[in-house]
Amino acid sequence: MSRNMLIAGNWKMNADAAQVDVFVKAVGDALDGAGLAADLLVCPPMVYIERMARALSGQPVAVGAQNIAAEVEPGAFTGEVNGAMLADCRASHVIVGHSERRALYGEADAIVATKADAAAAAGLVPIVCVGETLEQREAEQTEAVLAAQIDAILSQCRAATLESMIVAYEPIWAIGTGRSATPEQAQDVHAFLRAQIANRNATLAQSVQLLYGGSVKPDNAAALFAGADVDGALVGGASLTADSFLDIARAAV
Ligand SMILES: O=C[C@H](O)COP(=O)(O)O
Repeated sequence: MSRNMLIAGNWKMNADAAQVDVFVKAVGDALDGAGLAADLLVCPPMVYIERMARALSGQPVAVGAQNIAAEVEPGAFTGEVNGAMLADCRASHVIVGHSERRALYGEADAIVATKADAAAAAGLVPIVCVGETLEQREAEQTEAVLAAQIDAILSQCRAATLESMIVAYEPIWAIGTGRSATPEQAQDVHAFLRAQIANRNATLAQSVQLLYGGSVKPDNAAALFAGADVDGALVGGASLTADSFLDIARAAV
């Protein structure tokens, strides 16, 4: 089965309104409404989602969120934003289970699965992140760690969530370090993840998009994308400027 490539930017807690405006102007000038071979998505800080989505209207670039409330229904959840609210702001995707949220905000597998379900219930595509630490890789625990993370999603999420989800493999040691996984390491892990998914659902394993994230740059993107099971990238730092984001996207053919 052929799968579309997706280049997704995760801006994390970076940029301001002026930088959003500069980015969308540059993207609009470069694309002029014409799509690339790869699908494009940018996830700015939550407060800029609607600004970015409105400004990119007519451009082949989707806008997503970096987090979502676990709760679906409105209520007394101070500081939280649910999926319906994100959809109201024109978000189409949401990142869940990023290693920064797992490590800094205590989001364990169960809450990641709940958030993925909450996203899908609101019509948003969940991008579920998994990844191992350097210590785990050096201890040859990579596959065990990833199996536990993806199995938690496969066993806990609703079928409709699984059918809509995207999975991002982000080795924690490669995030923001300038040390990307090698193309061989990325392909090996993606093939492993696809096999894990196939153990439960062979059809889903063929259709699910598997993104790689961790120090993806214009100069290493093409080699990473050559992996048969690498369906695009979740890009942090290099997604903050239109030039580098689009250069990475052009490497996906
Ligand atoms: O979500 C994106 C990742 O954490 C990768 O970030 P990075 O490209 O800055 O290494």
